[in-house]
Parts: sequence; structure tokens; C-alpha cells
Amino acid sequence: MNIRNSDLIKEALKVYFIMGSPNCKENPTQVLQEAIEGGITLFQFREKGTGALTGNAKVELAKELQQLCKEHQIPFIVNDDIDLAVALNVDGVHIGQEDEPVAEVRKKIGQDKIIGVSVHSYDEAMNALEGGADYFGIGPVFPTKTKADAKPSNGTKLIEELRDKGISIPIVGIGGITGENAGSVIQAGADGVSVITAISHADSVTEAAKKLRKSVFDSL
Ligand SMILES: Cc1ncc(COP(=O)(O)OP(=O)(O)O)c(N)n1
Ligand SMILES: Cc1nc(C(=O)O)sc1CCOP(=O)(O)O
Ligand SMILES: [Mg+2]
Repeated sequence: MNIRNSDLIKEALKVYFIMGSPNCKENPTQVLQEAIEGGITLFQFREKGTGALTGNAKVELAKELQQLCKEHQIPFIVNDDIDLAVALNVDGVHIGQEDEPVAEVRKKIGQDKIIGVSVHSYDEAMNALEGGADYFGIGPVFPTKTKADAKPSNGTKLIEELRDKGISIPIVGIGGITGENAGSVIQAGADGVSVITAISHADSVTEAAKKLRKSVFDSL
């Protein structure tokens, strides 16, 4: 099966959960287990921010979460850390405009891995497409406190612009997305929503993932 197939990526992006240990109120493996029970479709390991694990502790947590994803056929994406992605032979990576160029990352991780790229303008989107991106992460759609260096929120404008211009690459919205506002992101043309806090900080992680899933599928 070609994991880089655009239709498969669109399916996987629907309920995209992102986290690392700094985002979790309880054990990250427990949080991921509960999110999987709630129906997430893709996971990104983003070990970043105050108190983030480094070195062997980061690698061991990544391995544990990767194993859990494997058991449930959830593709496992690594944020930023290309060396870790190669070492663990993960399903893909997510990179931003401040990370390594897409074409360089493609050389390192190979043709059979997913590369997601954050884009904030039409020009960035065109560059990422030329470099071989498999999907775009577009945000922040709504205000977020989770990413300290996030840009000002821009609603769904860029998603709509790219779709209006006929760009059909898989797109996921990110930033401040919740069960309440996820539908508007899908209606704007995104294939899915990616969230950290709406799931990782929820009183019930499973119920939060279920609610997000319902919002997305009800809006298709
Ligand atoms: C799905 C998705 N979209 C956007 C991002 C943000 O990536 P980036 O701009 O590189 O910022 P960091 O996450 O590295 O702080 C993402 N991680 N995932
Ligand atoms: C990791 C990340 N990237 C963003 C971007 O705009 O590129 S916003 C963001 C944080 C998303 O967290 P929450 O769901 O808690 O708002
Ligand atoms: Mg990054």
C-alpha cells in the first residue's frame, strides 16, 4: 500500500492529534490510548516546549507511542526531528518554514514517507508543492496559546484561497480548533483538523476525540 496516496492522506488527516509530554496532564501513552479509543485518525509526536524531553528519554517515549499507533494502524508522524524520524522508520514528518527545506528532508527520509509542510501564503504553498510536500498544515486558524511563536490567527482564508485556485493537495487546519469550530474548517475546504489542547487537556480525552470526529464527519 502506498502511504503517500493523496486519498489515503486525506482520510488520515480527518482527526489529527498532535502532542508531546509537555501537552499532557497525565501519562502521554495513556492520553494517546484514550485518544485512539475516541477515534483519532493520525498522530504527530511533537516533543517541544517547556519541559520537553530530550536525548534517550525522548527516543524512548517516541518508540512507545509509535508502537501504540502501530497496534491500532494509526500513521505516526514526527515533528521537526528528521534524525529521529529516520532512526525509528516512522510513517512521515511534519516540517515548517523554519525547518529544513522539503527537498532536503525528502532526500533524508525517502520516497515512501509522508511530508507535511506548514504554509502561510500562496507562495509558500507553491514552494512546498514543488519540493514534494504531501499535505499542508495551515494555521493558526483560530487564536492559540499552545505555540508561543505562532503567527496571528488568519481564519480559513488561505484554505479557501488555495481551493479556489484549484490546489487539491490534502490540507489540515491547525490552531485553536475545537469540537465547536471544527466544522467551519472542513466547510472551508480542509480535509481534516489537527489539534493539541482540545484533546490533550480535555476532562475526557476519549469523549473530546469523539466529539471532534463527529464534528468533522458531520461537516463533510
Ligand atoms: C499539522 C501541523 N501543522 C502545522 C504545524 C506547525 O509546524 P511548524 O510551523 O514547524 O511549528 P512547530 O510545530 O514545529 O512548532 C504542525 N506541527 N503540524
Ligand atoms: C503546533 C501548532 N502549529 C500552529 C500553526 O499555526 O502552524 S498552531 C499550533 C498549536 C496548536 O495547538 P492547539 O490545538 O492547542 O491550539
Ligand atoms: Mg517545525
